[in-house]
Amino acid sequence: MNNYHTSFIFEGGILVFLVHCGSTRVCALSKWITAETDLSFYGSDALISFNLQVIFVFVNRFQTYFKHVMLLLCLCFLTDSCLLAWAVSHFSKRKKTMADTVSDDQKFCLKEVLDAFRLCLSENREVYLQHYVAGWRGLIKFLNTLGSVFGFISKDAVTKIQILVHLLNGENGSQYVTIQSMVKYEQGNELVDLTKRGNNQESGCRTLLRLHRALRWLELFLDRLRTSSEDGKTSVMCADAYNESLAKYHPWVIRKAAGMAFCLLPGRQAFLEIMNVGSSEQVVAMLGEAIPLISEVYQITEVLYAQHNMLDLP
Ligand SMILES: CCCCCCCC/C=C\CCCCCCCC(=O)N[C@@H](COP(=O)(O)O)[C@H](O)/C=C/CCCCCCCCCCCCC
Repeated sequence: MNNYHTSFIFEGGILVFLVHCGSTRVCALSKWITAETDLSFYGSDALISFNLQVIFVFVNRFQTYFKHVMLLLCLCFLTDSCLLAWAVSHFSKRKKTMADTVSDDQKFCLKEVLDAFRLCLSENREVYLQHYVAGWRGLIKFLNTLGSVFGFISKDAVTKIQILVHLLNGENGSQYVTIQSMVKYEQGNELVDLTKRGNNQESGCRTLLRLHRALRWLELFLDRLRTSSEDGKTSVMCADAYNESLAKYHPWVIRKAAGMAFCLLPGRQAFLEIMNVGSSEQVVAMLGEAIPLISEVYQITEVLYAQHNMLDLP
């Protein structure tokens, strides 16, 4: 039993006592009024006088029941309140536990993203798919901290990541170690729809291309964020980066929805705080490390896709 419950029992006791006293007084008053007074002094308003008389006579007549009904109502109210109090404390505790688990597990950390993109690059400039996916997973954690307005974006990114993870863990997983090996394998085995959507809508190449385009947005956005002044507007930076990159691949309705979501982005300071790095200067310094890595991964993929005529996969 915690303070919450103790206080409810105490307040409940007082309430029952007050209702008991109150109803006893009402009973006594109604007895006196019905016995001693003529309610016609309420003047010409016969309806009021009549109604009051009916009420007092009723209370007087059924005073024992009246007290019981009042106490019963009071007990119902108390039971409801206790249930509500229990539910609130129980679910808030559960919510807290879940939030804690989420925060341990799902807390965004820029360093994690930086490490993932660093690990992406092999010595001979190939891109490891496993770390590419890990980088995106980290970024989605950030998106998830921004609230449900960004849910449709996060959902699409998660779906794409799941497709890639499925391929990575599938029976041909060894063909998906790097983006280069994936392109070679899928093209060589006609697993990519090159001109129009067909049987391979969930090919690794097509799926990765969507994330690859988004990576360009990320690079542009982070660069704006890094170089902006303290009062820079994240919504404007995000929209400008989007219009310069991803927007041309999206239909009108997605562009509008994305534009509206951008307006709800937190301010620059709050944005930097979510990165869990430290002071603004430290975040800016880490962004300075992350952006060239992201840019390199982007450039390598861009060149590879261009060489295989895959920049416009349907
Ligand atoms: C260092 C951290 C700071 C920045 C953190 C940013 C976190 C961003 C995390 C994820 C970005 C979302 C990536 C979205 C991938 C979109 C892929 C795509 O273009 N999908 C479209 C086409 O797919 P198919 O139909 O051909 O399969 C799909 O139609 C799109 C649907 C959703 C809308 C996507 C809007 C993208 C807006 C750009 C990201 C805004 C994030 C703002 C948060 C700062």
